[in-house]
Amino acid sequence: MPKPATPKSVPTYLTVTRGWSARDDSLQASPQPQPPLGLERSLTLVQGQSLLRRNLLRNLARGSGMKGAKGLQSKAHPKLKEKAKNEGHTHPFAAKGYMRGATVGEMTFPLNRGQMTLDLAIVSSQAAMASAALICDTEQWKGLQAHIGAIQKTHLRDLMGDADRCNALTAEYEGIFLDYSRQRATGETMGKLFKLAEAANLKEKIEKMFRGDKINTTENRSVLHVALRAPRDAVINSDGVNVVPEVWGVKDKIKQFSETFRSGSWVGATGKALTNVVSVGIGGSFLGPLFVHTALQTDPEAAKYAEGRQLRFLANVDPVDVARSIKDLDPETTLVVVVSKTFTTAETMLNARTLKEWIISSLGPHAVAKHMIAVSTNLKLVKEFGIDPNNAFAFWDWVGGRYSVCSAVGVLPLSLQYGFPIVQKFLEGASSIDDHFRLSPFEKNIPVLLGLLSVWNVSFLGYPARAILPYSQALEKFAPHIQQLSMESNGKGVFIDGVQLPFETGEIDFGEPGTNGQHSFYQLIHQVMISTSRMLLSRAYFASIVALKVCKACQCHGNQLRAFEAIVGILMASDISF
Ligand SMILES: O=P(O)(O)OC[C@H]1O[C@H](O)[C@H](O)[C@@H](O)[C@@H]1O
Repeated sequence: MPKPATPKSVPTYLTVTRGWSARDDSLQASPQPQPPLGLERSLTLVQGQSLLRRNLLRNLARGSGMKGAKGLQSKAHPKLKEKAKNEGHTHPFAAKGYMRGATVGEMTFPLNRGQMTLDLAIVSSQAAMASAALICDTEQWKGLQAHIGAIQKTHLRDLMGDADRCNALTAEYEGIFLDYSRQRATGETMGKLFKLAEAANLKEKIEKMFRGDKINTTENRSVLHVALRAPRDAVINSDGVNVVPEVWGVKDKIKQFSETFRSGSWVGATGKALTNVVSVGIGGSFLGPLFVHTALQTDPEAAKYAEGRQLRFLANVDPVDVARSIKDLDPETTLVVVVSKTFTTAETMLNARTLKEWIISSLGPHAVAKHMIAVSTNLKLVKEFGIDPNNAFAFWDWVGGRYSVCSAVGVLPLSLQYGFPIVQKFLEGASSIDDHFRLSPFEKNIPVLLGLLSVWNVSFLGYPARAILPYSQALEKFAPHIQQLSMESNGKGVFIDGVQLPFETGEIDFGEPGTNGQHSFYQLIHQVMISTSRMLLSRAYFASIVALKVCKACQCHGNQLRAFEAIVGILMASDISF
């Protein structure tokens, strides 16, 4: 589990959002929220109530008919008080994590006649002021909000009846075809989403990532998984140093090691060549490599290179998983790869110790050097564990765990199984998508389009879930991989500075190969759709389906896709978006 974000901001600016307005020395109820009184600049709260009072009074004194400081009362809401108390603050307004716009208290002022009571709301926070404003405050966001009604009124059948629209809502890159015509979106929606991307400076942010800027501000790190698959002559800097030669240094080492291993020159403690690999890791040190391995297993070329070999994964500490991972394997012919970015993850270290014991009890302590190798950014701990540092393969803290499949995390075990050249093809494919993502206009940029549609579905239409339904069995482990990748990345409740976000940021990803899903949870999608109101359905159950249309030409997938299209037809009748 990622560590919870620590809210570091305290509300430092309050404004008056609504209340009573004083006119002609008499008090009138104001039906509408009143415009802020311009207090933000001087209401530099929250160090103490006296400061709050002083500043407030100075500003309100401007012709509002106030009697003066006497009698001013400010009152925090009880919930806020309780929260602040639990957090150990003496001042209620120092409670953390309050949403912008949230009412946190009220102030009462004596006027010449009567009094004026005003609601106080947080309009900003220290950290938010220092960084960017929230995207939901932009005109572009509001434009999309205003557009929801029109889309909800339009039946998906009508959207699908518009041939021009359907043709327009597609994109293609190197054989990957994205058809998003079944989304509840029109050209107008997409136009608004592109404007939102502009408002979010998406283009600039993508550039910053590729440039090696430290966009991971919480850890002050670059985010450079793209460097892992960049061509040898690329230049990508982190801290002013080109990281590409270092990346290729590790890849060359993997290539050499895997050739020695696969040729039988690397022998175990009893002199036998090793043919079995157990990769021990969890989270990003497991799911990506498992996904790619499952996909390559039945690829004819890759399968040929894997003949007579086994690659298994061990993630769970459940003894059943341990037993399965080594069932029918002989330690004599087995290599254990311990994969952990930190080399401290409890589950991985426990499993690594268990398999170390398995090797030692059968072959003796000296066997560890020949039967255990490691992938980590923490080579010190690798050594302390007892693995020869020469047999450790490095990666870097600028690779997020969930993006690490293209580092030694994936490249090493996959190269041991399939040979480095096969894995290099996978890396080239990933690099090609990087170019597409960096250089294509957003209108034709598949990752950007999928991201924007996700924002539209989750943050605007309120669909909480996304089904991932590959119709190719080879992509069986795609959904679990994306579950981590997407939900660990986007499942955030707070802004980068710890301020709570007033909108949903990520969907629940789930999925299975589509054909199997049809005989399982599609049932709910279909039945619930018929028996419940559209609103309940759209809110609670279903967001969108990503169908990976691979192997289009082959007969069996053709049949599967026809079945999928039929289901789409049924669902469309009830106005579900895909
Ligand atoms: O590779 P490790 O350091 O062992 O970490 C394994 C996993 O640990 C945590 O769950 C993180 O949230 C994941 O992102 C990471 O992939």
